[in-house]
Amino acid sequence: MQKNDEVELVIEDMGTAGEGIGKTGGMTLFVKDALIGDRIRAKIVKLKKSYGYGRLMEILEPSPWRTEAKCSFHRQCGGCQIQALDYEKQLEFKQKKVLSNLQHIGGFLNPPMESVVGMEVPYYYRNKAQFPIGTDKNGRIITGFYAGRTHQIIANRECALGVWVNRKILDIVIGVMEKYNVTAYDEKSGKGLMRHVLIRYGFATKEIMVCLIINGKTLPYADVFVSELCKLEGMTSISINMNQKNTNVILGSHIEVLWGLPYITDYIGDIKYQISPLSFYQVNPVQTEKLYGLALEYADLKGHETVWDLYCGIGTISLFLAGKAKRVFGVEIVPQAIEDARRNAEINHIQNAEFFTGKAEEILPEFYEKERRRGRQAYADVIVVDPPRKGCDKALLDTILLMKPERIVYVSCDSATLARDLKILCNRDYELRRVRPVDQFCHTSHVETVVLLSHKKPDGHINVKVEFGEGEGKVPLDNIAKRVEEYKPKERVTYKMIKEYTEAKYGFKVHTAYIAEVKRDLGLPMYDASNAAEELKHPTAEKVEAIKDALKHFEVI
Ligand SMILES: C[S@@+](CC[C@H](N)C(=O)[O-])C[C@H]1O[C@@H](n2cnc3c(N)ncnc32)[C@H](O)[C@@H]1O
Repeated sequence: MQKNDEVELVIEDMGTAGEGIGKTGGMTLFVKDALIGDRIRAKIVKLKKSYGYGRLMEILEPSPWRTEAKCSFHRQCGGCQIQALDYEKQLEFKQKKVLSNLQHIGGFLNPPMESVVGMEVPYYYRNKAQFPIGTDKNGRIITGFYAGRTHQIIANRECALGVWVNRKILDIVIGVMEKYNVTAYDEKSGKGLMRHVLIRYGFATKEIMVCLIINGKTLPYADVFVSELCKLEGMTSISINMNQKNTNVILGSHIEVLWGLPYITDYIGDIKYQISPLSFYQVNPVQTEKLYGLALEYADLKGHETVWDLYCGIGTISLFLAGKAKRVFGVEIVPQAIEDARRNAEINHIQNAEFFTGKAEEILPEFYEKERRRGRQAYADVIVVDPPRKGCDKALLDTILLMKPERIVYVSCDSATLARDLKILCNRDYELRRVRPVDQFCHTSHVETVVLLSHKKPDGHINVKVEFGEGEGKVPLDNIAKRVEEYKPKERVTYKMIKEYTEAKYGFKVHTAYIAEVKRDLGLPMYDASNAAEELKHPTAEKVEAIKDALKHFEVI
């Protein structure tokens, strides 16, 4: 077999990017746009030792799961890789993709998978779109989406995943550009003005945001753009974003509001969010509510918990959880998103959420270290992480392991990096409890996953009867004291650390004398309060349990 040969094959599987996989002449072939169950003719475009890549030339016999795609550009456009696949089969593909990554990358033989959460109407769900502006070979202004893995614009203003208002906005913007000779940006020469049109739409509020990304500092005929766009009902925010760099990054850092508010408002559940052009906000609000609902369920909050929400964006998950927790700390790298998060807490009258700007992998270890230097243990009952595709930084995972939260809720948009990170956590002190994929990105090969990890507890207990004292068959009391000494934790756990732990977790302080009494009852040495137990009477059962919990937490017992 050689390059450019044409071969016939049956597609038996699908790869992680949604490409069809089949076998021909002992060789595995990956073919874009071929679906599982198709019998096809493909041209070999690249050949390696045991596998190759083919181009789909003809569908000889369509797969029973092949359907009529809504969008006629779905094959050229880089957006939807599997739109022609029956939706139920798409869900099956995503379920398998997560399972396979957990097994092969994470090393989990039989992960506790729950069935993928699909969408009832898997179209027109995206609340955000970024349309590149360019010209066709005749110099006409066009917009649409980039063809897969290129920057060639496929002209199309009707996307089956986007909202109805996109088309109207694009018609207005291009209409004004044509009328007033506002130029389109040309990536090759770096000349021309209009680069992208960013649109956001609030599903619950019907508010519209338009941000025009320009290769310059000012937008000529800005008043005309504004007056035309304002004719659309729901228009709330019109701005420009300056990006004069020759880069693939769409947005520059500077935004200027031309009209209206610098944000739009939307709801997820009962929580209201203000979203600015630069902030990350989940693109599928219908599925996001289900996703956050699962995160909340997995977090299993009773009201006394301290929660860290790392990679918090505009505080969406933090605020969703705040009502059920004692307090929530959010960390996010984009300063504007943190401004939004603080404002979002304010407009929802949420007072128990605090937000920090910076890298999660720096903020959390710094916090841990600061607490340690003060002789305190950084504390969390639940840690939620929702990182970008590259997953969590190792320094962050190490700190989480040191903090030992009872539960970790991992929300992931890339199950490969998720599996890698879970392996690190589960090779140490955590156990994989629940895994549920959520289809946030219908018709694409991507899938979101929510995972629950819990801190490992002993599997069970056995009761052993031991008699203490002197004589045959009895365990001398001296031995216990010696063994307690042997098992003394490396880092000395102070009374202060135990008090802070109980205060953070249970909301009450415990007297030094109580800690000493519990320690004495457990046969533990009382390093710095050996007389304390004499001073006070007996702690309540609640306090005894809280102290024992703290001692377990610090691995004293
Ligand atoms: C997948 S989003 C999740 C946002 C939020 N949890 C939500 O559901 O809307 C990932 C977020 O992580 C932020 N981010 C990326 N790298 C980061 C880092 N090293 N430290 C903290 N935040 C980071 C991004 O700006 C983005 O807001």
